[in-house]
Amino acid sequence: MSLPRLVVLISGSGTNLQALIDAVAADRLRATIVLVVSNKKTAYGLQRAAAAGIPTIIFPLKPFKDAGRTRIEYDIDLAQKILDVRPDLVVLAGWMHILSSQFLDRFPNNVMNLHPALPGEFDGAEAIHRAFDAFMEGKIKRTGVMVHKVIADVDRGEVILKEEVPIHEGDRLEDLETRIHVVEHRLIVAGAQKFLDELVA
Ligand SMILES: Nc1nc2c(c(=O)[nH]1)N[C@@H](CN(C=O)c1ccc(C(=O)N[C@@H](CCC(=O)O)C(=O)O)cc1)CN2
Ligand SMILES: NCC(=O)N[C@@H]1O[C@H](COP(=O)([O-])[O-])[C@@H](O)[C@H]1O
Repeated sequence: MSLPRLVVLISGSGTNLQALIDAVAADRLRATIVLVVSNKKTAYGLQRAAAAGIPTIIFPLKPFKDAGRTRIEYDIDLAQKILDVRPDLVVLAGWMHILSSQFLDRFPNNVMNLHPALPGEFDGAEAIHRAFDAFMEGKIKRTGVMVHKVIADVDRGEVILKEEVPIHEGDRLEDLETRIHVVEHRLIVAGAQKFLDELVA
C-alpha cells in the first residue's frame, strides 16, 4: 500500500518543514513529502527540501500582480500545480498568504495549518508577538499552538490538535518564540499523522 502524499507550503525558514522531513525519515510520520511550494524565492525551507531530495516550486504572487492578474488567478494556478502531484494532504507550514475559496474548493477537507496560538485567540499573522504583548499588559498568562483544518475564515477551521504554552515572568519575546517553536515542531508531526489517520478511517 503506497504512503499518503504530502505537499507542504512554506514562506520562510522551514523549521516546521524540517520537523516533517525528519519525522518521515525516522518513520515517525507514515507519509511521503512529494512537493514543497514557497511563495518566497529566499525561503530557506527551499534549501531544506532540496537537501532532502524533495521537489520544489517557487511560486511568488508578485509576477501575477505585475501582470495585472488577480490573487484568485494566482490561487487557481497554485491549486493546479499542487493537484498535479495528487496530494492526500496539503500542509501550511508558515505559509503566509490567505487562501481563497477558489483554492480551498479544490481541496475539500484536506488542507491543514499550523498556527502559533490557541483557537479563537490571535488569529492571523504575528500571533506570537501579539500574545507576548497581551502578556505584558497582564491580560494572559499562557498562549499556545494549534493545528487546524483550513477554511476560508482564517484560523477558524476545526481544531485537530492544540497545546497550551506558558509565558513566564521575565520572559523576553525570544524566550516565548523558542518555547512555542519546540511545541510547533512536535505538533505539526502529530497533527499531520492524526489528520491522515482520520482521512483513512
Ligand atoms: N483561507 C485561509 N488561508 C490561510 C489560513 C487559514 O486558516 N485560512 N491560515 C494562514 C496562516 N496564517 C495563520 O495561521 C496567516 C498567514 C498570513 C496572514 C496574512 O495576513 N497574510 C497577508 C500577507 C502577508 C505577507 O504576504 O507577508 C495577506 O495574505 O494579505 C494571515 C494568517 C494561511 N492561509
Ligand atoms: N499564521 C501562520 C503563522 O504565523 N505561522 C508561523 O510561521 C512560522 C513558520 O516558521 P518556519 O518557516 O520555521 O516553519 C511558525 O512559527 C508558524 O507557526
